[in-house]
Amino acid sequence: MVHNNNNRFRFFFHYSSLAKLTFWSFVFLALILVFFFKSPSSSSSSSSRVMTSSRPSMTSSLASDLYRRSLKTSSWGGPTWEKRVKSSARIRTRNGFCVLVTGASGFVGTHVSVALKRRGDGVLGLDNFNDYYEPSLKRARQALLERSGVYVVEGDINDVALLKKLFELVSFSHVMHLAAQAGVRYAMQNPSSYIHSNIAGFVSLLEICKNANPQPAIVWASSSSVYGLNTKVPFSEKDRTDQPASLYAATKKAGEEIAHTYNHIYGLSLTGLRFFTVYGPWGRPDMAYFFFTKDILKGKPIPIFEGANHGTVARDFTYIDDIVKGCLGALDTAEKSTGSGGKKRGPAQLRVFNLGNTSPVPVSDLVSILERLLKVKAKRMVMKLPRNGDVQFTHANISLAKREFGYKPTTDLQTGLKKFVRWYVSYYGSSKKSDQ
Ligand SMILES: O=C(O)[C@H]1O[C@H](OP(=O)(O)OP(=O)(O)OC[C@H]2O[C@@H](n3ccc(=O)[nH]c3=O)[C@H](O)[C@@H]2O)[C@H](O)[C@@H](O)[C@H]1O
Repeated sequence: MVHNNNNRFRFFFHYSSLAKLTFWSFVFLALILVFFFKSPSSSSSSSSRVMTSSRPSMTSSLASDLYRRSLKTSSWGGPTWEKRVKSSARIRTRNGFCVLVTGASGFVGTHVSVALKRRGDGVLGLDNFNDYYEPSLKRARQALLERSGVYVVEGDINDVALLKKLFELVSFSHVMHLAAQAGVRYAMQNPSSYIHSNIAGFVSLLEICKNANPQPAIVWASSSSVYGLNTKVPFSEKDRTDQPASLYAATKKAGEEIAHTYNHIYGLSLTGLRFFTVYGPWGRPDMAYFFFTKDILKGKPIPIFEGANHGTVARDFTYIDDIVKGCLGALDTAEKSTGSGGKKRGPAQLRVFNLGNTSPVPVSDLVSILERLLKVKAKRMVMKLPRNGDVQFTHANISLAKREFGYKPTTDLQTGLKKFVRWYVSYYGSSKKSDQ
């Protein structure tokens, strides 16, 4: 009897704890569901995101909301999406690469993606379509990429869940990392966006790459601005880069040091490219040559900077097609990463190259060329070079890139701007009426 009672007691006790456990499991599950549906989704720079297959982390979502301005709703995940991702990344030539291009709907990203796709590489784009400059231009570039067979995933490089998913779906041999917060002067208005994209975003991408198996080789966009207050010209990769003149420059310099760390610890193959004031069709509206064109056509005055004692301000303007050749050359000569799954197995390649034009042109000459091409006289407003990040002069020594992968720019500013103006007029239609 006692035995029986004990059994009943045990059974009852067991039954009641099971019921309690089930009850609390339901409560817990319900709480998770409430949290999921009530929380602001997205860890991309999009303000909201419809998730269909996996969730991004809350922390990155909050971070992106803090650092980015409003963006459109976007979605990722699901069987159709996965199919598009895989199809875009499929290699269509022998010994072709499989490349993830971040910032694919950006200026350089679009041109590089099209060039890679054209030669048969598998290319998958990633872009957060933020509104630093007109998102409609990024959408137009995206349409161009679609026509070339490149699918651009909408998402941010800080979105760990998304990056993980992409690396699960595709075994990337290379990453062309071009996503960044650009612009030297805007850094004074929105410093956090530089930290978010150029530092946190870069680290987030490197973390995924280091854990990938195989690890991809990474080529990424540094900047001529790392030379900062360096006065020795032309700028050589051996020159000092410890005096950045803007937060933008400082974040790019930080990127170079971060690259060193990931190369050293995890065996990631990393190549940084120091771009020198890249211009051309489909360019960035925040850059001087672009908004000078717009304002000259509108009859608006354009601010032309000059140094102390009327010193010339000049840039080593580099045409986009030359930059694309440099990017492909860097990808083609990038050695494999040596680690896998987060472990280093041996030393890996670590490089940095100047990609410039080697012939600086004064900004006032840039304006004269535009006047001739547009057949409109500019309203010049000469003013002192502001102390907000600008440097007076840039000039690239490109012998290292020449030696390593035959980099040889062939487009002078006059020729390049002619192509830009032709594109500008065709894109904006009757440009004098354009409100862009
Ligand atoms: O090589 C880089 O690493 C950087 O290149 C580019 O920076 P910058 O070389 O400063 O280009 P950009 O703003 O077009 O000014 C061009 C010239 O016009 C002068 N300038 C500018 C504005 C103005 O109102 N007046 C003027 O005279 C100005 O003083 C300068 O001399 C990219 O934007 C940057 O993201 C980064 O990639």
